[in-house]
Amino acid sequence: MAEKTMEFKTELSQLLHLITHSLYSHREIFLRELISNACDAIDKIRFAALTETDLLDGDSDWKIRLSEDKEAKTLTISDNGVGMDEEALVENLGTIAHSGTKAFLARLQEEGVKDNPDLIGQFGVGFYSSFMVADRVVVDTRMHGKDAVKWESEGTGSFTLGEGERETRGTSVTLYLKEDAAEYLEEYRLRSLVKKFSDFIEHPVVMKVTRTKTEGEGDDKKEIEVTEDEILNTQKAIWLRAKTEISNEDYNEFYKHISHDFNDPAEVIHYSAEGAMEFKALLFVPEKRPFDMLMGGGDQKAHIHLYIQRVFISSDFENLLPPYLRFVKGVVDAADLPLNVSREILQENPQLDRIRKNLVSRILKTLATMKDKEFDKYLTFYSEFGPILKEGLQSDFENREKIADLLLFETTKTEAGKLRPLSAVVEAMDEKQEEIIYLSAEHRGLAENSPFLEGFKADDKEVVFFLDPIDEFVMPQLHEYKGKKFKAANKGDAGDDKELKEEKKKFEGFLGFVKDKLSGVKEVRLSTRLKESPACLVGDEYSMSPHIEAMMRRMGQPVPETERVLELNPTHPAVQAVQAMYEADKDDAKLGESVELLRDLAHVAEGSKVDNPAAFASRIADLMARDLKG
Ligand SMILES: Nc1ncnc2c1ncn2[C@@H]1O[C@H](COP(=O)(O)OP(=O)(O)OP(=O)(O)O)[C@@H](O)[C@H]1O
Repeated sequence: MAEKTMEFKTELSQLLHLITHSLYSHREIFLRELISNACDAIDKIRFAALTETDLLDGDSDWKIRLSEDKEAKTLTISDNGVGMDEEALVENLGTIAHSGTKAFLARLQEEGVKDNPDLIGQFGVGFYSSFMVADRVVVDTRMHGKDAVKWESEGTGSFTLGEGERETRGTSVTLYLKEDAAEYLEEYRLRSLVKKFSDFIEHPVVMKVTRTKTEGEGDDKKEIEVTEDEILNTQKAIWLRAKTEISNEDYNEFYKHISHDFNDPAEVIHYSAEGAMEFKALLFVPEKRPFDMLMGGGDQKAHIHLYIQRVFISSDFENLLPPYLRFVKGVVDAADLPLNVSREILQENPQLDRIRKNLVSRILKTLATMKDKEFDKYLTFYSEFGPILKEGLQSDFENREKIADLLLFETTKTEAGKLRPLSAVVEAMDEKQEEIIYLSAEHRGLAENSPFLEGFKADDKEVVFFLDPIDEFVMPQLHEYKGKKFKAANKGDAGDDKELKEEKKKFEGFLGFVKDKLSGVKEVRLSTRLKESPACLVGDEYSMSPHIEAMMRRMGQPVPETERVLELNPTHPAVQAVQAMYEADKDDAKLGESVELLRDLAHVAEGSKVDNPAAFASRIADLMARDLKG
C-alpha cells in the first residue's frame, strides 16, 4: 500500500499536545496501558477462536513480549493478539476520541492543571500515554487474513500509514524513547514495573534476559553468557487466591489495571459463592467518578469482566450488573457457564440472572455497612455516586427499599450542605405522622426560605429537601418507605381547613374575583399552610415542580403548560388589604394590579420568574414611593 499521512481528530491532537508537553509525573503508567492493550488483544482473539478456530492460524502460545534495543533506544511491546487492519488502526488510533475528551481538555486548561495525575487517571489516556516517554511511536500490526499495516506518529497533528512488516498475527508497538526516558531500557526497571502493574495478568509477559551461567565441572568449569526468555509476571489470577494471601497493594494494582483509574478503590468486595451457583467475584467501588461519568455522560451500562473457569470472555458483559451500579468495577469468574457459545446466547443464560442478583445484594450490603460504620467515607462515596445509585429506585423494584436505605438528603434539620440518611428522618418522626414531607427546590437557600415550609416549621415537622433534579423523578417511584408515603410540601391540598370557616365566608366573593382576574390559575383558595407569607402557588399531587419545568425548558424539552392553585393567606395584612379594597370598590383601578402583585409574589418566593418582571418592578417601586413618603 502507498504510504499516506492523515490528520488526528482535533481533540486527539490537543490531547497529544498536552501529553507530550505537560505530563511528566507517573509517566511509567505507559507500560501498564500498553501491556493491558496487548492482553485485551489476546483475550479478543482467544474468545473469537472459541467458535472459529481457524482465526488462530495455529498460533495460540499467548505471549506479551518486551524487547529493548539500547543502541536504537527503542522499547517494543508486542503481542500475538487479534491485531488490526487498516480500518481498525485509523479508527482506534487516530479518529475516535474518548467521549469526554473535549470536556477533559477544557477542565485541564481551566484548572491550569499541568501535572495532575488524578485528572488523567480519571480520564484514562490509554495508548496515547506512550507519548509521555516516546517522541516517536510505530505500531506494526497484522490481523488474521489481512496484510500487515504500519502506523507511525510523533504525537503531533498527524500520523502516517504504510505497509507493515509483521509476518504473524498480532501487534508490535515500538517506542522511540525520549532522551530522559532511557530508564525504560533497563531490565531491572521493566521487571519492577511489570511486577508492580501487571503481575496478575493472565498471559506471560516475557523478556530476553542475559545471565552468566557456570558450566562444566572441576577444571572444565567455565562461565558462559546465556540469553533466555524469562517470564516477568506470576500470572496468578488474583481473584482465585485466598484473601489472606493478597495485600492491599495487590488489590489496588489489579483495580487500576482493570479500571484505568489512578486512585486506589474505596472498597474491595472479594468473595466466592458456592452451592447452587459457583463463582468468584472481585469487585471494587471506586473513590472518584471517572471522567465521563463526571460530565454526566459516559456509558450507561455496567462493565464487569467475565471469565468462565479462568478463560476471559468479555470486559463489558452487560448483564452482570444493573446500570445503576455501573460505577462498580471488577471480575466475575463463573464455574458453570458454557464456554463454547456465542456471547449473545450467553447473555441470556439464566445462571447470569442468579449471579447478578447475588452481586447486587452483596454490593448493596457492603454500601449499607459503609454507611453505618464509616459514615464519612460513605459521604464521599455518596457525593460521587449517589445520583447514579438513585436511578435504581426506578429500575430495581426488588431492591427499592434497600436502595432507599442508602439515600441521604439535606433536611430542615441539617445544616446547609450536610446530609442525613432518609432512614434517620423516618426514625425521628412522630409515630402518628403518616407521610414523609419533601420539598423539591433548585438549591438549599430557596428550599429553606420557601413559604411552603411555614406550616411544617410551626408544627416542628422535618421536611426533606430534594435538591438533585433526579430526586423529583425517581423518588415518587418509591411510593412509600418504611410504611410512610411521600408528600410534597408544595403540592396537593394542605389538609384540614375547618378552622377557616369564618374566613371562607368573608373571602368568598374576593376569591372568585381573583380567579377571574388572573389567567393560568386553576383555582384560588385560602391557605392553611402559610403562616407568614401572603401567597403561594400549589401544584397537583403528580405535577412537576416549577424549577424542574424550567430546567426541562432550558434543555429544550417540551413541557405542557400546567395550571396551579393560588393559595392566599387570610391572616396576612397584604391579602387583607387587597380584600378590603375589593369590598370597598370593585372597580378600583389599583385592584387588578394588586391581585397580580399577589400572584407575582408567590412566583418570586418559590424562585420562579414572574411573567412580566418590568411591571412587577415598577409596582414595587410605586409601593415603596408611597410607603416611604407616608
Ligand atoms: N495491542 C493492540 N492490539 C490490538 N488492538 C489494539 C492494541 N492496542 C490498542 N488497540 C486498539 O486501540 C484501541 C484504543 O486503545 P487505547 O489504549 O487508546 O484505549 P482503550 O484501551 O480502548 O481504552 P482505555 O485504555 O482508556 O481503557 C483499543 O480499544 C484497541 O481496539
